[in-house]
Amino acid sequence: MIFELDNVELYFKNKRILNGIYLKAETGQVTAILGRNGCGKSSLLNIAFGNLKPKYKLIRLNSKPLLKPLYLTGLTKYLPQYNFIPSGIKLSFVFKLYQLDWDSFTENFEAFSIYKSSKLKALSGGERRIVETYIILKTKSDIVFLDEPFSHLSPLHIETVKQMIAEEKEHKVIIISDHLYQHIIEVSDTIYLLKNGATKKIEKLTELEDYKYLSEGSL
Ligand SMILES: Nc1ncnc2c1ncn2[C@@H]1O[C@H](COP(=O)(O)OP(=O)(O)OP(=O)(O)O)[C@@H](O)[C@H]1O
Repeated sequence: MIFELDNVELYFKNKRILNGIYLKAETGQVTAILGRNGCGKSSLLNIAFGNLKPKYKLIRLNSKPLLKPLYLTGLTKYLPQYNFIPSGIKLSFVFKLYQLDWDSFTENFEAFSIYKSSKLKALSGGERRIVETYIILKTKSDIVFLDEPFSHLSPLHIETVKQMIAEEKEHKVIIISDHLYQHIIEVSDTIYLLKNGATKKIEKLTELEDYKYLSEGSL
């Protein structure tokens, strides 16, 4: 599948946030969006998913314009920055709800075995993030949006999530944004930098320094 997001124009009140966006992502690849705080990354993911309506946008799936919000197609899953699963639900029920196997989860994240009958509110912020990221990545879909999947995770868990992303990309379009740029660089095949409301496709990593996203010598 080829997903394209084109010609986005987003304003909040009279302030222009996005303008001059083009992003192409496809099955088998991880496509990343990098950019400073407040540049509009989450807004762009929300626009792509369909739960934020900009003044203008064009989405194409396999070159055909999509006329309804992407989330209504049932093709997509979205990991927002905030917790999206209610905290009073037991983990065993959450896995049942998403039709995911608990044992496969604990094979990847052994320490979670003790939580099968616990409610989500019994987990730490990072543990909860792992559960939510796992669910979004592993549930059946064609397109996955991940907004800051690495925040709050310890280094070993970040590596496990990166491995899962590499496995899932084989049959999914994955679009990811995070401030942990080293991990993003490692896991992604294509990088777009969001700057001054527009996307710039990064051809050489040193452009991240040239465009002042990274300071000289960060790479
Ligand atoms: N609902 C809203 N109403 C008004 N302004 C908003 C709203 N949501 C976001 N903004 C503004 O739009 C800009 C882009 O926000 P957005 O959250 O998309 O940025 P971001 O790149 O994801 O930031 P961060 O990296 O800090 O998460 C910011 O200046 C923010 O203050």
